[in-house]
Amino acid sequence: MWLIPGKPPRSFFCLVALFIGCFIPVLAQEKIKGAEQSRKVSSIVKDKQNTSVNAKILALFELAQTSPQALEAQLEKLNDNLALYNSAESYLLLLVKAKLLLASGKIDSAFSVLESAKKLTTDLPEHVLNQPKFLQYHLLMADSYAVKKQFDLAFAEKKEYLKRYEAYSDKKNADTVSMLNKKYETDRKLKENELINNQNILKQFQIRDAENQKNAQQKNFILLIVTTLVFFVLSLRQFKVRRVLQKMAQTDSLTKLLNRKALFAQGQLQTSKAVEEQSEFSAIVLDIDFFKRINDDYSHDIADKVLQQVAKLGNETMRSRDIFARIGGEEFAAILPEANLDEAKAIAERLREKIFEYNFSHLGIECPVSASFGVASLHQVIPQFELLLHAADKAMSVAKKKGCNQVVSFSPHQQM
Ligand SMILES: Nc1nc2c(ncn2[C@@H]2O[C@H](COP(=O)(O)OP(=O)(O)OP(=O)(O)O)[C@@H](O)[C@H]2O)c(=O)[nH]1
Repeated sequence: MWLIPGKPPRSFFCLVALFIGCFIPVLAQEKIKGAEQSRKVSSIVKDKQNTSVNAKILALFELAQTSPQALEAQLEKLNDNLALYNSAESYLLLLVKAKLLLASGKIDSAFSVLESAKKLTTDLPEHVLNQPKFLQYHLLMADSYAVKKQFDLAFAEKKEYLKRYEAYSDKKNADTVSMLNKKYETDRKLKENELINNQNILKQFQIRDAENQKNAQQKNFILLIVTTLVFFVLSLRQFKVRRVLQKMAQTDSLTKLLNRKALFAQGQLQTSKAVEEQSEFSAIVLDIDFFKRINDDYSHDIADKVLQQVAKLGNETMRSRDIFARIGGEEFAAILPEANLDEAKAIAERLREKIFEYNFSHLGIECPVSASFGVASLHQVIPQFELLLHAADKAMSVAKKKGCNQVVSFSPHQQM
C-alpha cells in the first residue's frame, strides 16, 4: 500500500488516470446540460411576459364549438405543464378546459379552473384581456353562475363581458381609423411626391424643349445668315459675270474698242439727245488704206497690230465725251457729241495726221500707213444715227476715190 510513507506504487497513477479519463467528460457533459436547462428556463420566463398566442391553442377554441371529443384528445396531447406556455396561452388553455368541464356538467371543477385563469390576469395587459377569446372568461363565468342559479352574478359577468367587448370594439375601431388615417396620409404623401417628381420631370422636359428651340433658332439664324451670304456672293458673282459678258458683247476683242453694235446703241442715244437738246452732233468713219496689202506683205499678225495701234491713236485723239469704235475689218467710226462739222473735221484731220506720221517700223513696216476719213453732221441728214453714219461712210468713200489719206466732209450732193 502507498499509505506507507515513500514513493506511491505505479498502479495508483493508473487508477488516477482512469478516473480522469472516465469522469471528466461525464462531468463536462453534465455542466453543458445544466447550462442548457438554465437557458431553457430563462427563455420560459421570458415567454411568460410574451402575450403572443400559439396558433394551436387558438385552434382549440374552434374545436370546442365543433367537436368536444376531439378537443379533449388535443388537450391530453398538449403538455399539462403550464410553465411551458406564456401567461396568455395558459389563460386560454384554462378557458378551453373550463368550457369542456362546463359542457360535461362539472361546474365546480370549471369554477376552480376559471379561478386559476383569473390569477393569471395580473400578468396580462388590459388590451389582451379585452380580446374576444380572452373575454370568453366572463361568458364562461356567467354560464357557470347561471347553472348555479346565481343570476345576479351571471348578469354581472355578462355585463362585464359586454363592457369589455365594447371597449375592445372601440379600441379596434379607433386603431382601424388611425391605421386608415396613417395609410391615407402615407398614400397622400406618396402621391404628392409622385406629383412633385412628375412636375420636376415636366419642368426638365420644358427646359430641354426650350433649349432645343433656342438651339434650333440659333441654327436657323446662322443658316439664314449663311444662305444670305451665299446668295449675296453668288448674286455679286453673277452680276460681275453678266457685266463681263455684257462688256464682251459690246467690245471688239482685238482692239478693246466698242464694236459696231455698241456704237449703234450709243449713237442712237446721242442722236436722240442731240435732237432733243438741238445740239450739234457729228460722226466720223475711217478706213485704213490698202490694208489688204499690209496683210499680204507683212502677215495677218502684223496687220492686227496695225489695227490695235490705229485704235490706240484714235482713242488718244478723241475728246472725253467722244466714242471711238471698230465697226468692221479695217474700218473705224467715231461719234462726237456737241461737235459741228468743222470741229469733227478738225478731229478727223488730227487723227489722220497721227496715223500717217506714226512710225510702224518696229513692226517691220517701213512705209507710212494712212487712212481715209469721211465726216458728217446730224443737221445734214434726217436725224437718224444710221443715216448719219451712212453719210460719213459715203464721204469716206469719196476720200478713197480722191486718192486716200484725206478727210472729206459729207455734202448733200454726194450720193446717199
Ligand atoms: N489682219 C487682219 N486683217 C483683216 C481683218 N479684217 C479684215 N482684214 C483684211 O482687210 C482687208 C481689206 O481689204 P479691202 O476690203 O480690199 O480693202 P483695202 O485693201 O484696205 O483697200 P481700200 O479699202 O480700197 O484701201 C482684207 O484683206 C481682209 O482680209 C482683221 O481683223 N485682221
